[in-house]
Amino acid sequence: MERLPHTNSVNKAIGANSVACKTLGTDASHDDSAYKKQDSMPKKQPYVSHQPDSHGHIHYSDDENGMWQALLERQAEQIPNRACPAYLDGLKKLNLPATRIPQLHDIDAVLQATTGWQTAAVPALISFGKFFKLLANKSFPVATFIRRFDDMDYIEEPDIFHEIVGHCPLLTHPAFATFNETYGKLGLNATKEERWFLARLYWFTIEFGLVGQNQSSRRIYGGGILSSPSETVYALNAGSEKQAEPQHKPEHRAFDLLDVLRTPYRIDHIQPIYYVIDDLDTLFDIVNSDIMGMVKQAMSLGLFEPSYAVKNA
Ligand SMILES: C[C@H](O)[C@H](O)[C@H]1CNc2nc(N)[nH]c(=O)c2N1
Ligand SMILES: N[C@@H](Cc1ccccc1)C(=O)O
Ligand SMILES: [Fe+2]
Repeated sequence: MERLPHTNSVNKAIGANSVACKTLGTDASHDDSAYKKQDSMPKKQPYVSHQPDSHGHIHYSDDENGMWQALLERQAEQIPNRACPAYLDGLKKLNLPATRIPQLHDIDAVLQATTGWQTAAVPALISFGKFFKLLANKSFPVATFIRRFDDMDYIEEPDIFHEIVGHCPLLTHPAFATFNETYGKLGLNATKEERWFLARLYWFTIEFGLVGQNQSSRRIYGGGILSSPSETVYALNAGSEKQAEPQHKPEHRAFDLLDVLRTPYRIDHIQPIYYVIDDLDTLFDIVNSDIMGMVKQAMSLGLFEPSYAVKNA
């Protein structure tokens, strides 16, 4: 198994206890704010990713398969009345094994048959450049490690449970798949600064998007929410002004592309803000709109104030 290097500068950028994989470039640090984790934070044991063997097979230990089973059982209880119908359809199509981490070729068979997508084994977070290239070629990055029990409810970087249970069900949906492919192509042709703005669009849709105009029937489609047992419950529990303690409840905002592009986010904790689209096919409209023109507008207007504590650098 490949041990991933821990480099301080990258950890500071994306959170002290994240895994810094070899290919992570300077433009891939995901923290959007000037927020820097205190050096005094206890350094967690790094995750090690698995390399597929010559047949593309990955061997997982009993503990790792047990973690998959525990996560899937947890989410099988919480997801049915919180995830959007298209996600639930895709989850059924994937027919995921209950007691072991699936092999990527099993996932690929379903993705190929529905939207022509496939997975690509990656060590962990990859650079923007590699990420956009994969999406543009209908390949979805799947980090080949799984979280430990102490990270069960929420993990700061995408593990295999996030990529497969969070994202792959919706990769069987045409609008969602087309969004990802077009997004990848846009990113490939974007400058480094434009990529930062594009990352916010991805963040507030594919990673942390909600769908449904009225709150009572609102559902989750963002993979970053659906792979986190704690965030799955928290996300739909929207606060309203009359809430006793709004700070412990998320804010739901109607999707507005320019606002989304200007909204800073942090990768290393549960989200304070979610953007809501009317229905999944809105993703087609978004990706057929002049995204790069909107990115230039957002660049000239600048970012909104972060809604989370930003420690001095
Ligand atoms: C663009 C997007 O917001 C994000 O920065 C990318 C970068 N690298 C990644 N790498 C992996 N393995 N998985 C991901 O979801 C992402 N997301
Ligand atoms: N927080 C998600 C994983 C994730 C990390 C970073 C970005 C997106 C998703 C989970 O716990 O499943
Ligand atoms: Fe993701």
